[in-house]
Amino acid sequence: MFARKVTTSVLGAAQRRTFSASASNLTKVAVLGAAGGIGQPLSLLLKLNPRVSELALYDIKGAPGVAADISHINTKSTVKGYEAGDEIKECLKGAEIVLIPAGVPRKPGMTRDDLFNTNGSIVRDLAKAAAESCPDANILIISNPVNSTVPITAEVFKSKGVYNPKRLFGVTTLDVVRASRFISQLKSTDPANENITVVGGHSGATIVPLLSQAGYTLEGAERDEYVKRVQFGGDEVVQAKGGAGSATLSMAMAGARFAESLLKAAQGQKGVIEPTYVDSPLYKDQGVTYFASNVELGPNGVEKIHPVGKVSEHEQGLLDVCLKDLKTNIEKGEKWVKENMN
Ligand SMILES: NC(=O)c1ccc[n+]([C@@H]2O[C@H](COP(=O)([O-])OP(=O)(O)OC[C@H]3O[C@@H](n4cnc5c(N)ncnc54)[C@H](O)[C@@H]3O)[C@@H](O)[C@H]2O)c1
Ligand SMILES: O=C(O)C[C@H](O)C(=O)O
Repeated sequence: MFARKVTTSVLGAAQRRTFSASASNLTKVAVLGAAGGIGQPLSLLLKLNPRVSELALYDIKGAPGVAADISHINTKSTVKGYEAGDEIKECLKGAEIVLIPAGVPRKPGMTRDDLFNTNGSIVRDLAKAAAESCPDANILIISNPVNSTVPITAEVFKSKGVYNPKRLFGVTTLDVVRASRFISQLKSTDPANENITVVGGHSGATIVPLLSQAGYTLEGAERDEYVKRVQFGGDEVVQAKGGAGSATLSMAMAGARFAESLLKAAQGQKGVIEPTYVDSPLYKDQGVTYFASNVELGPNGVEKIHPVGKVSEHEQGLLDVCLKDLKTNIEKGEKWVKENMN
């Protein structure tokens, strides 16, 4: 048994707690785009997670080098790198979790939707490979625009007859991480104790933080600045990096947190809840077929989709705008992939 706690000092108390599993249930996790800005630190964090028994790292370039480097870390999991071509099949075979950060990041002045043409094709092709090699895996989409790349992935799985809506997740954890960090800065609280629910999608106005549900009532300019910072937190990083990409390190932490939550739930822990962008019934009557809200995770992936719950009048206004934009993003992804399936 491997019940030792990983107490790496770079991890906060909350992270340390979650990395303390025994290894009675071990899991193969694949990262596609593993040599990238997100892929590398994400793979590193997964190597530190004792719930992971096998780490499979794929990229069109550089994955074997990243794998060789990470494989020297003295945790039990095995690590292997895979290169473009047929190697992706072996990478994906037997994977229970597939994280996809493959794709291009934004530069200043771009929206996430500007990445659609390039990343849509990349995600479509990787989704095809996953649908063929590990149709029952949990697929975690990080590549932007998430609002559209998740529907693209769903359509690919449907076309192969293996779509399971309980196993497809758009990773929106970074929005929750930011919302919690930013309120802690305003209120001088410990961010580890903040857990702000964020619903909707993952771009601009589709990101809706629900401060009222955490008992906060910001007003006027302070409220508007907070909401804007959460909705456009990604732009803050894109600007600061000045053309060298977007958030990578905070995203790696967020992706590792989401994967850890899935692993805990898969290994029997009850009550594991994370906001995530999934095939959701909540606003289907308005034509919005995917939506991020709090989701209880379980051994089968999505266990229960929680409703949005009580919101303030201001939050309802944000939600109305969100739903309109989301519908457009979803329809764009679905239409494009149906016309460009091959
Ligand atoms: N969901 C979120 O919250 C969130 C947060 C940050 C970034 N992102 C998105 O994640 C994506 C990656 O960002 P990054 O900073 O890591 O970019 P990056 O350019 O540093 O890395 C991307 C990696 O993907 C690889 N790649 C490209 N095409 C591939 C393919 N067909 N198969 C396998 N690998 C391929 C590249 O070789 C590269 O190593 C971007 O689309 C970005 O917008 C999402
Ligand atoms: O902003 C971006 O383009 C990357 C990511 O979606 C983020 O929120 O940081």
